[in-house]
Amino acid sequence: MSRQFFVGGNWKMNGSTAANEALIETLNGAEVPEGVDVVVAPPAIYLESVRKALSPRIAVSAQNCYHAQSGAYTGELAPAMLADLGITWTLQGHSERREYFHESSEFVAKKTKFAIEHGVKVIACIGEKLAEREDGTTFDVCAAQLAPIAEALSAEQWADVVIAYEPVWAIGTGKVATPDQAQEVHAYIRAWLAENVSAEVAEATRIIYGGSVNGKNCNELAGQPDIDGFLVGGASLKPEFIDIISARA
Ligand SMILES: O=C(CO)COP(=O)(O)O
Repeated sequence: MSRQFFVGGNWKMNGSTAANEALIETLNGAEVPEGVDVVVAPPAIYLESVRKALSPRIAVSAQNCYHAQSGAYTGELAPAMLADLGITWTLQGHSERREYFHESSEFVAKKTKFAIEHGVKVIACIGEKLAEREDGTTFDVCAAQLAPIAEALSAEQWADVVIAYEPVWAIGTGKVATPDQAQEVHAYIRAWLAENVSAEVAEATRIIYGGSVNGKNCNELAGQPDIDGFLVGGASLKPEFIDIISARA
């Protein structure tokens, strides 16, 4: 079974009306190769304007949303609000949210399930810190982050999940994981899914890599058998994002 290549651009807390317009012009002028899913995740305040201006060939993602339909949750967004605006994806569990906003893996799993149940697909982010890699606990950390998600979701709901493996030491550092390092963890995650969810889900689920991906290193990474795409930070704000979209072409 071949998994459709998936490239996400996480804009994080970057952008302005003018900067977004320039980036959207670049994206709209680019050719998105057939058989590639492209998704961009602007800050919440720009979701609607980006969705309106961007080619329908590119999907738009939130960077986070909460596990309630509506109500007294100041500062939060409901998945139904995203769906209402044509925002079809959300990130969950990005390492910056785990670190700065103390999101636990259980909370991430709860929000992941709720988003899927309300029509929003999820890019679920996992990955180890430098000290954890150095301690040799990378696999354990990834498994512990995945376990609550696997507990929460039905087999069918995995069709609406992409897993982003983003080693924290590679994010924004320019220290990209080598293709072998990334492949090793992606293969582990797939084997973990086979053992803890099902062989079918393991085979079908896209596992994308994030952490200092750029126009130069993307091709070799994309050639690895278990790397099904990328979640791009810094380079998603630049024209080289177009090169990354075509890494498999
Ligand atoms: O965190 C990331 C994407 O979610 C990766 O960020 P960089 O590509 O800037 O390293």
